[in-house]
Amino acid sequence: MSPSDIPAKTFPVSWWELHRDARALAWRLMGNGPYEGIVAITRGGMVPAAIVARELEIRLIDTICIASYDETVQGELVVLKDVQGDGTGWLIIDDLVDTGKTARAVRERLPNAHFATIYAKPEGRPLVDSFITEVSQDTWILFPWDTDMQAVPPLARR
Ligand SMILES: O=P(O)(O)OC[C@H]1O[C@H](OP(=O)(O)OP(=O)(O)O)[C@H](O)[C@@H]1O
Ligand SMILES: O=c1[nH]c(=O)c2nc[nH]c2[nH]1
Ligand SMILES: [Mg+2]
Repeated sequence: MSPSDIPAKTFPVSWWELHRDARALAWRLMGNGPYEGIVAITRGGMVPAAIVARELEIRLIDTICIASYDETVQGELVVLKDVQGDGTGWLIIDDLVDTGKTARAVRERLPNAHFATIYAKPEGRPLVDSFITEVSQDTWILFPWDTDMQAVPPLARR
């Protein structure tokens, strides 16, 4: 991803913050369980799902494999691997909900599951049952797996 592709407003998340926020999500989800298992929405949902699974002692993990963004531009949603059942007793985990397109597609497949993300933007927020932090629609969340430490110019010169 070149720097010019990234929206001006960003919300960088460190590994430590991601871990803390995923744990906070696990706390929030404690009251709703027990869950039979977790469906992680790849790829972004996999790290949060691993952390939540550890905290809630869930060992049954499935994936629904979906791609829609090419860097920061959303295209056609492609389901590369689907899941069985209607989601009863299951927890769906993704890193974030933005426009809600991904969440809508997964909810259609698993209407009875509990849908949880760490981060939510206003457009997608009504589609999630649980989340931790809301950021504005024009903010791009920078996850630790997509970023590296580097020098940046002062805000006034960007
Ligand atoms: O609410 P939406 O507008 O649908 O966007 C949210 C989805 O976009 C990202 O996934 P992406 O398709 O980029 O794939 P990735 O998880 O492999 O990065 C993110 O992980 C969510 O799954
Ligand atoms: O890394 C990401 N940050 C975001 O804000 C976002 N929205 C959709 N997909 C996203 N991926
Ligand atoms: Mg994703």
